[in-house]
Amino acid sequence: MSRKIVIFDTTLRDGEQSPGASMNINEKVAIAKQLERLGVDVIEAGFAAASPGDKESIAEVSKVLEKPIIASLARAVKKDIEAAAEALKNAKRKRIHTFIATSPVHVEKKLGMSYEAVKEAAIDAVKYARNFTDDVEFSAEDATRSDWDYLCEIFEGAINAGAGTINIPDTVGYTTPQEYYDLINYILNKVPNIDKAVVSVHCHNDLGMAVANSLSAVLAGANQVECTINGIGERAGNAALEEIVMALKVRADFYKDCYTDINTKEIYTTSRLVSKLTGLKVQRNKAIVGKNAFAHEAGIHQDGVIKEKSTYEIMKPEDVGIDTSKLVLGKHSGRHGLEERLKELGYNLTKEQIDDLFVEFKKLADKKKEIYDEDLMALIEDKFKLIPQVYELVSLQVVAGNAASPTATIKLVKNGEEFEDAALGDGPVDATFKALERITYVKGRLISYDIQALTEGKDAIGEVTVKVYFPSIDTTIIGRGTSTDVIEASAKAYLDAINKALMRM
Ligand SMILES: CC(=O)SCCNC(=O)CCNC(=O)[C@H](O)C(C)(C)COP(=O)(O)OP(=O)(O)OC[C@H]1O[C@@H](n2cnc3c(N)ncnc32)[C@H](O)[C@@H]1OP(=O)(O)O
Ligand SMILES: CC(C)C(=O)C(=O)O
Ligand SMILES: [Mg+2]
Repeated sequence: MSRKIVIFDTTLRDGEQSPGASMNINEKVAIAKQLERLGVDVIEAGFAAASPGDKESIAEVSKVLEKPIIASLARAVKKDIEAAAEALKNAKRKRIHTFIATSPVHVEKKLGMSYEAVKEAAIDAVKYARNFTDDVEFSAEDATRSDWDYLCEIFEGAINAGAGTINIPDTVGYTTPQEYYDLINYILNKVPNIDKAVVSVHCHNDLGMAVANSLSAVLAGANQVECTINGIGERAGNAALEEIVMALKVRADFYKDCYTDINTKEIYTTSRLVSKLTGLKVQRNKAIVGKNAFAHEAGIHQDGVIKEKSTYEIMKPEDVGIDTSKLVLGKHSGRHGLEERLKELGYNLTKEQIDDLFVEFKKLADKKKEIYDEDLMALIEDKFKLIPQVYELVSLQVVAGNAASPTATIKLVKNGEEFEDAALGDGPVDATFKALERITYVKGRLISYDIQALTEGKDAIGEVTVKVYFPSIDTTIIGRGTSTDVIEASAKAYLDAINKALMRM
């Protein structure tokens, strides 16, 4: 029978506890809006008592979001609960999430309280929070290092006091999938009023098992998973939302038809936004959202994917919002991969030519990490003497500003002859592209434009990458250009694409 798993996103609270990841109000609101589009059920927007800024962020998120439940964390103390209630005042649906630690080391060494006093504080906190909302969650911090019978006692008390969700955190990423499964099972069987609460799990990644532990808990019967985008969070991070959601989707057969309400096509956009606003880069080989997650370099894999994608892809990149998988050419690639890329670039070489080119390609691949389209084109020019008739940029003059119509005047040279023209545009970059098209008589449609700083500082070198569709050859071509001036880098990139297109006309 299918079972809905509630996705509780804590990117804005536990995720923000990653050193260096603090976000301001605008950044938190932008992420919260994207989380709403993603379809998460609960957004833990912060810890209201932590700072006036955090409280304000929770209040703002509460004001602007319609669908998800907005939660604030609070210690089991009145002033934290009051701060949470105040911050959540305008939320359409609000949850106060109160917690206290239950493990021996936390109770005895950190809190310096008796076990009875901790239990009493938990029950009092839940009761007090219920004065402000019907939706109260209670967490037993460091549950996985706590005595199981004591945990059951405290959860029973918290549920009787009015907690609708009880959370069993693996605060320090200590548990294992089997042990966590057994613990959840134990709680489900031993807590007499457990049917009155949603059982939630919250895992950290100190031993790299946060996702495995969360999924194991789902198998045991947990109905809410707490997680973060890109797995960011305290120390080694939290369970990654995208991995949990896609594991449940791709392996619904194994996870007993559990499902989430996540719109998985929004996963990649959300991942990029969180990475950009927190400054925490996503590692290339990160599951689901890493740059290499849908890239294939090995020849045998490329051959398989060209023949049938499911040979090496267990999910479609489009399902997580990534355009398409990518064949990266490098030293492990084979003839099939090379041939496929040549076709994409518009070359129709004979089998003998490809065999010839393959020898040079492997020699170059031994020296370079990745073979780009430009490298391939240079190899082809060299090998088959396809010398392109290219235009070179001589000068570029742009008039822009809020009081002028953007105009670009460009001079190019080809085979020693100079050509000059000017064009108006919607902006300086657009005017530049139009002027280039006027001079070369090549018309393209810009598909994407990307700019990256290659060096640091005010005089950083910028690299512009454009993807341009040329209707006359029905081909999309990538162009690149670098300069310390972004308009000049843009002009060089567009001209690079035009030159490549001309070679195929
Ligand atoms: C596992 C987790 O992720 S828990 C959440 C962790 N997140 C954060 O801590 C971020 C926000 N925190 C903060 O901004 C601050 O810690 C504050 C504002 C909450 C408290 O600051 P301070 O009052 O200066 O206390 P400080 O942080 O130094 O110490 C924590 C105090 O809370 C107590 N405490 C810790 N957890 C709890 C709890 N759940 N319930 C009640 N008291 C608690 C500690 O025993 C300690 O008490 P003490 O001052 O009597 O020794
Ligand atoms: C406050 C709780 C839920 C927490 O973040 C943890 O225990 O890791
Ligand atoms: Mg945590």
